[in-house]
Amino acid sequence: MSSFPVIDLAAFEAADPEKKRQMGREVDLICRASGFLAVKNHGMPDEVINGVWTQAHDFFDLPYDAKDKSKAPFPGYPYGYLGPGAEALAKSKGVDSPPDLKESFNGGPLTMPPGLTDEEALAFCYAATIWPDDPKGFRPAWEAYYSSVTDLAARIMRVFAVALELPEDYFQSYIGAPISALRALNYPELDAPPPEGQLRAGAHTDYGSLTILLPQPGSKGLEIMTPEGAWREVPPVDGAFVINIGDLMARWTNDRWVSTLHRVVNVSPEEGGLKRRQSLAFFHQPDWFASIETLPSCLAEGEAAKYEPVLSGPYLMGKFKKTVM
Ligand SMILES: O=C(O)CCC(=O)C(=O)O
Ligand SMILES: [Fe+2]
Repeated sequence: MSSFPVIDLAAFEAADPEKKRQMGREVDLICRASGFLAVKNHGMPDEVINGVWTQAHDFFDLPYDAKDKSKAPFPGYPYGYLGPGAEALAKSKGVDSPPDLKESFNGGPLTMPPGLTDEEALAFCYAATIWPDDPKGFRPAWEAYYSSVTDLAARIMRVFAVALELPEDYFQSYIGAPISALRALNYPELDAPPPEGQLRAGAHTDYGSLTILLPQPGSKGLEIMTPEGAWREVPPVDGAFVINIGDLMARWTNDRWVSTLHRVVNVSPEEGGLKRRQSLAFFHQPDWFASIETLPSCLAEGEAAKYEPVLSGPYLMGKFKKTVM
């Protein structure tokens, strides 16, 4: 990977089947190598993106006692405001580490499947989002973004299906009621470089099918681990989202695709590393009861699957609980 790969979603959607397969092959190579790429011409309206971006910025500007009104009620509660000190992502990899230098606001699905009674699902991914009263336009802007980015994720899953030599709508039956989470992240300004070993986000892999990330334009700090074991910068690409696949997708593809280790560091003060940095991360996750079994196109004839089937929801819950401080 000499330069960061970018795919053009509008071009894919307008392409004929042969051109789609060709673009799919490119995406397959990227997902085998790093699973990180940028998506341009994604079709998400600027107003929707700017709306939630500004609301989140204004929310993080509030004093801590105001933000704490929408605080998660107990450690491990998935939604609402998580202040500094609440999470260490490196713990998901079994690495003991100080808390990440960040705060976040988190929200879950906008609707619940009718008749859902599973207690774990109700207590975890369908738990209520604790909305802030301030700023006033926060909730509508959040919901507009959540629903638009959910649609974008479904469109990217179509590209993935083609890349995996499956029918383009293959994943549709798995993502009719996705249990995705949206997270606005704020990495506060620092007066001095942090102590050795404390990061903005510790080294981790994402858990689900697909992450759609909007890093602050022009900001630095996001890094991925290369196959050679070196950290490499992910540049923000103007007007594009950074996407990456998560552990569930690696498992689904029998490790044909990789869920790459990444982190957010404070770059040097000269490069703006002590400045506040904001991002939006959407963690797309198939329906709670979707059974994730090795994809038929990811097994050669006679080859055995490496993993047992898992249910999407309980799998995600197990991963999430490990990172709570
Ligand atoms: O803020 C970022 O740029 C990335 C954050 C991230 O990787 C995560 O929260 O999973
Ligand atoms: Fe991540």
